[in-house]
Amino acid sequence: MANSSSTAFIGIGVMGEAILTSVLRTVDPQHVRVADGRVEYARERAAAHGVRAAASNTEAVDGAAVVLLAVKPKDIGAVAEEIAPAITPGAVVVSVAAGISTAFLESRLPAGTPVVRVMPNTPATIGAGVSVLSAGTHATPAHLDQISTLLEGTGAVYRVDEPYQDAVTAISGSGPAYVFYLIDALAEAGVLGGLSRDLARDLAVRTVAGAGAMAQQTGEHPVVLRERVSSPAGTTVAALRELDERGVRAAVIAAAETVRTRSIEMGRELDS
Ligand SMILES: NC(=O)C1=CN([C@@H]2O[C@H](COP(=O)(O)OP(=O)(O)OC[C@H]3O[C@@H](n4cnc5c(N)ncnc54)[C@H](O)[C@@H]3O)[C@@H](O)[C@H]2O)C=CC1
Ligand SMILES: O=C(O)[C@@H]1CCC=N1
Repeated sequence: MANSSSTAFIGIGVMGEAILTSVLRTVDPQHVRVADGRVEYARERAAAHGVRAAASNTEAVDGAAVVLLAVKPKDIGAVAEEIAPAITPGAVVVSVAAGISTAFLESRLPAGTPVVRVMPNTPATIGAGVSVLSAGTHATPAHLDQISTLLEGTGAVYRVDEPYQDAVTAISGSGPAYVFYLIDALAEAGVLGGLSRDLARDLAVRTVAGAGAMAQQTGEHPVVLRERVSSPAGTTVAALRELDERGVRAAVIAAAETVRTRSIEMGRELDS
C-alpha cells in the first residue's frame, strides 16, 4: 500500500546516513525505512535513528513515495534493476551517485519513473551541507520541489541542469575533503611552530569555519576579504606570495578539474 509521505533509503553508508540524519530533523521517523547490503548494519543504524530497517531493498521500496539511492556508482545499476519491479507507480527515485546520469537510471527503472539526481556533501550530517538537484526526463518542477523539501534539513539546496553536475561534484561534492586537507596541513604547521596538537587543530578548524562563515555572511568577494588580512609588508602577504610561488591556486583548480573529468569518466565507464 503506497504511503504518500514515506521515504526509503537504499545504502546507509557515509552519505546515506549523513542525509538520513538531517532528513529526520523535518521528517517523522515512522515514515522512513532503510536497507543496506549489510543487513545487520542496517538494523543497527536504523535502531540508532529510530527508523525501520527493511530486510531487503525490494521490501524497503514497497509503498515508498521517495526512494533515495546512496550506494556506490558501480552498484547502482544492479540496485535499480533489482528494485524496478517493486517500485510504487509514481514514486520518485533520487540518486546521489557521482557521475551517474538520470538516463542511466531511467533505462533500468519502470518507464516514466521520475528520477532526480542530487550531489550532496557530508556536512549534510550537521545540516550545513549543499545539495544540488537536477531533474531527469520525467521529473517535473513539482518533483524537484518535493525533493528540495525533503532535503531542507541537510542545508542549502540548489538546482542545475544535469550536465553541470560534474562541475558541482568538483566543488561542493568533493570539496569538503580539500578543506579537511587544508585544516590538517594548517594544524601540522602549528605543531611545527611548537603548539600542542589540540590547540593547533582547534585554531585551524575555527579559522576555516570563521573564514567560511564570514565569506558567506558578508557576501564580500574573497579577494577583498583576503586583502583585509594582508598588511603592507606584513606577515600574510609573505605567506600568500609563497602559496602563489608554489602553485597552490593552480593546484586547487587542477584538482577540481580532475574530479570533473573523473566524474564524467565514471558515468561513461558504467554506461559502456
Ligand atoms: N561520501 C561522500 O562525500 C559523497 C558520496 N556521494 C555518493 O554517495 C554514494 C555512496 O557513497 P558513500 O556513502 O561514500 O559510500 P559507502 O560505501 O559509505 O556507502 C555505500 C553503502 O551502500 C551499501 N550497499 C552496497 N551495495 C548495496 C546493495 N546492493 N544494496 C544495498 N546497499 C548496498 C554498502 O553496504 C554501504 O553501506 C556514492 O554513489 C557516492 O558517489 C555523493 C556525494 C558525496
Ligand atoms: O569521492 C567520491 O567519488 C564521492 C563523490 C563526491 C564525494 N565523494
